[in-house]
Amino acid sequence: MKEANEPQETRVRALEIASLTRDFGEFHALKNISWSVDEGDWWGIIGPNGSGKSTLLHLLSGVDHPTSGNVLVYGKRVSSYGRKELSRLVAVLQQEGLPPVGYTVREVVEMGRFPHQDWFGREKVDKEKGMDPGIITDRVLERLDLTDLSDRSLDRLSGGQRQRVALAKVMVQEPQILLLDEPTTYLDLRYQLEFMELLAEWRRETGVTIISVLHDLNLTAQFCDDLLVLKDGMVEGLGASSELLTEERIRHVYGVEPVMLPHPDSGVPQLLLRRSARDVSGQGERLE
Ligand SMILES: Nc1ncnc2c1ncn2[C@@H]1O[C@H](COP(=O)(O)OP(=O)(O)OP(=O)(O)O)[C@@H](O)[C@H]1O
Repeated sequence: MKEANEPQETRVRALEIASLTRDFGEFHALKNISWSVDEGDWWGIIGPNGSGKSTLLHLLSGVDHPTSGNVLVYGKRVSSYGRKELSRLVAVLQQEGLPPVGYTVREVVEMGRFPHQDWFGREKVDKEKGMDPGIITDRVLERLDLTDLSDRSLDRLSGGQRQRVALAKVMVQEPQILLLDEPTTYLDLRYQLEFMELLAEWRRETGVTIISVLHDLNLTAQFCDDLLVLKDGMVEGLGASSELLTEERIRHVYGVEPVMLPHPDSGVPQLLLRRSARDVSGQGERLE
């Protein structure tokens, strides 16, 4: 994981893209994006609807291919990895992590070990960690408070519980890089925070690299060290979240009137929105 005083040369480059573009017919969804991510970093990708965030994640995970430019994962083109090999390095967690199918929680979480298994579904015990794969699953289930639900079918869980199962599945996958596409959208406030704290804890313990697309800029500011800001498929800002989240940039990128205030605990920028001048009294258009 990144330490504040760590010299630059000891850092390993987890992801690198240069002059990346993605066209859909005549439409340029991503234009000339260059960016690099060091191992252990936590980056947020932010930007308005349609700015290219999901398109970029699809290119990073190798499920889609750029029109021009390259995506390098640990120095190798993403397209040159075999499917299992890439799954051992990169995991993706979507907005709706899992469909409500009839598997049990344990079965779904165990599917996360697939990239580590051979043709027959067998897995070697990791000599270095001395850890049995079954134990990894048990630990993750316990850690995410899912042990009591482990025999419950997925279609009998709430949206928040299902999202925790999705996280458990990617945790047992033990990836080096985790890509998250709006994973907290359907979670209530408490679960949003809990979900982000779990990620932060996982990162502290393993040094996993995280790239998350989030619409909630306040959560983003609290958890992501760095930001890639997209607008109309172009990079509008790249660097430390505390420096990038300014009133001017939010106004320019999102077309809203923001007020940025420092968080009372950490000082990181937090966002309030101004209503339009007409309604500034807070009364709106009252129906008498
Ligand atoms: N398969 C496709 N074919 C054509 N256009 C596409 C395709 N996929 C995405 N686009 C377009 O590319 C642009 C970027 O889409 P993308 O889904 O990456 O945006 P986003 O920033 O993730 O948006 P949101 O915040 O709404 O999820 C949009 O204008 C979208 O309509």
